[in-house]
Amino acid sequence: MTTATAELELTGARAGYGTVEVLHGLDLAIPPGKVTALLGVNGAGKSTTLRVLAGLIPLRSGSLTWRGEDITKVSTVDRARRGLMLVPDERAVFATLSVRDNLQIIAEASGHPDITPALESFPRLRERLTQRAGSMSGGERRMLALARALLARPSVLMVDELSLGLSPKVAADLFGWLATVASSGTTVVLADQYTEQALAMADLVYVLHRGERSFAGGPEEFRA
Ligand SMILES: Nc1ncnc2c1ncn2[C@@H]1O[C@H](COP(=O)(O)OP(=O)(O)OP(=O)(O)O)[C@@H](O)[C@H]1O
Repeated sequence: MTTATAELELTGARAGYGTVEVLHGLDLAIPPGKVTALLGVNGAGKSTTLRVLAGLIPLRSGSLTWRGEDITKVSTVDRARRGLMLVPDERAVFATLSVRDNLQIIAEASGHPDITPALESFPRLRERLTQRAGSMSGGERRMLALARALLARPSVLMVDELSLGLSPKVAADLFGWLATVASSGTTVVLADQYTEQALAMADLVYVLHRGERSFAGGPEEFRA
């Protein structure tokens, strides 16, 4: 894939924490309007890769482009303005605020103050509008975090371990919701363990192993 056609292109990415390097020269090309799954065991570097894409940790070397524009040095906030949204985990909500305020803040910041689309996607949130986000179940908080990301009208929605800690039923519902978002043309990047649900919705699969890419291809090729 050339730079011109990739939504995001990471080249020779090295990144880590303190003295530890976690990504050792990773190359990824995320195609627009498709679902890309980053798979790997615990500690492979999936979350670190998403943090690099969102700008939460800097690249030590290498580069990142978004739609051909070099955004290697662009801040997290300015990446969010370009629509790069990371849903890290269930803690990614304001625990002391109500569900309504959690949604309203993001909706207003994105210039589209109507929270109705989020409530239509997740009717359960409508029943809990006045509840403090911190008192909701893990699955409900995950819904809230996803709903907030949706209200920001992402160009790229990055989701870290969607099913972590959720019942199979709730996880299936959330994967179903994500498939709908993807089918509307939003680029989706999903980091997960080797789950069937992630594979089932992926157009492209990258496998990370100890901070390096050990596979790139379609889900059928991966299964084979
Ligand atoms: N904030 C941090 N500070 C120091 N080391 C970290 C930090 N976050 C992750 N690491 C280390 O970086 C390596 C990669 O972690 P990362 O979370 O990216 O892997 P992962 O593939 O997402 O794993 P998991 O599936 O367990 O979330 C691990 O060795 C981890 O201990």
